[in-house]
Amino acid sequence: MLQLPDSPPRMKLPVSVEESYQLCRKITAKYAKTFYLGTLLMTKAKRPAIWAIYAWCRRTDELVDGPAAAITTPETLDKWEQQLESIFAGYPVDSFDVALVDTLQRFPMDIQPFRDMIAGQRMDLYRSRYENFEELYLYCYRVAGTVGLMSTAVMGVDTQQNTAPWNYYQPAYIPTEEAIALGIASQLTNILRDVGEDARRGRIYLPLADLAQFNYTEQDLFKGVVDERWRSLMRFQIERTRQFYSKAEKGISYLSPDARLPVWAALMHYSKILEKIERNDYNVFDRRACVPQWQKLRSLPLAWLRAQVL
Ligand SMILES: CC(C)=CCC/C(C)=C/CC/C(C)=C/CC/C(C)=C/[C@@H]1[C@@H](COP(=O)(O)OP(=O)(O)O)[C@]1(C)CC/C=C(\C)CC/C=C(\C)CCC=C(C)C
Ligand SMILES: [Mn+2]
Repeated sequence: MLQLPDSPPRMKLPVSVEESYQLCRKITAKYAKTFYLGTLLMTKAKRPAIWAIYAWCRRTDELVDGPAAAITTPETLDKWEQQLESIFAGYPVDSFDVALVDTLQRFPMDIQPFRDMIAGQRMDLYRSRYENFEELYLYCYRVAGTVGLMSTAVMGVDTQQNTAPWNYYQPAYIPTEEAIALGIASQLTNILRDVGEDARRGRIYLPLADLAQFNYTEQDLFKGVVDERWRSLMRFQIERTRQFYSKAEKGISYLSPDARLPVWAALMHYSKILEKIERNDYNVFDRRACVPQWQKLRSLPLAWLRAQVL
């Protein structure tokens, strides 16, 4: 279980920067098979930075979603936010923070997306329904779009290619919206895959207005009814999610050349979950839509090709 430390900031830290990155690597490898594979395709300089970000995001999510979630209160998140401020001031509080402080020195980034993610996790403390897509979008931006912003700071943009040579003084295009779109698409995919699991915890992330549009009720969802209403509702959600993937795809060529393959790979692997849901005839209640590792590996050559030519 990932826990918050009780110790005050500025204490003598028990780990070196290298050891701290190893802790973050282990969390990434344990919790995120898809992303870990993606990070192995990154350069040696960028890879550990993504592990440090991943570990912080995962620990933030675990506060409201992990085994100790029952004892998480708004004050727990206040404390976590103070720890974040300390990290950004250059003072790691625990062994995992050491790597993040180092990452922030190497890849300067804004604190706001980190604060926004905590705000997203706060939403999980007090809400279990979303009236419409606008409300869900805000949640998705906070818990996932923010990851796109954090990661882009590490991935870097291609200053050589993304402006014409005669536009010397034109700043490089930073694909912020596209990076956010990849986060939103991934989170919507998570939501579609985990409908059954979330329902068992009394949570519905699908917008209630969408349920109503397809004449499907909360009771149907809790009973796990898979019929034509449900299939149509899921087709609609999958189509919306694919629009976000498609927006994200358009941003990848603006990233540094060495970052394009891992991002294409992550995008293709994650979006395959949608294909799995379709193949399972939209039954997300009894079957978890997961993509085996061999299928992810098989799609790498296509990801590589896209990274070269698109
Ligand atoms: C221009 C362009 C396309 C740039 C690319 C920018 C980029 C690399 C974006 C990555 C966006 C992304 C894949 C975000 C992850 C979204 C996500 C899955 C969020 C999850 C939230 C809560 O969901 P839930 O509780 O339902 O999920 P679990 O069942 O608990 O899993 C999160 C869990 C919030 C925390 C997010 C993470 C732990 C993921 C952090 C991932 C990275 C830092 C790795 C990104 C690296 C690569 C190679 C894509
Ligand atoms: Mn979670």
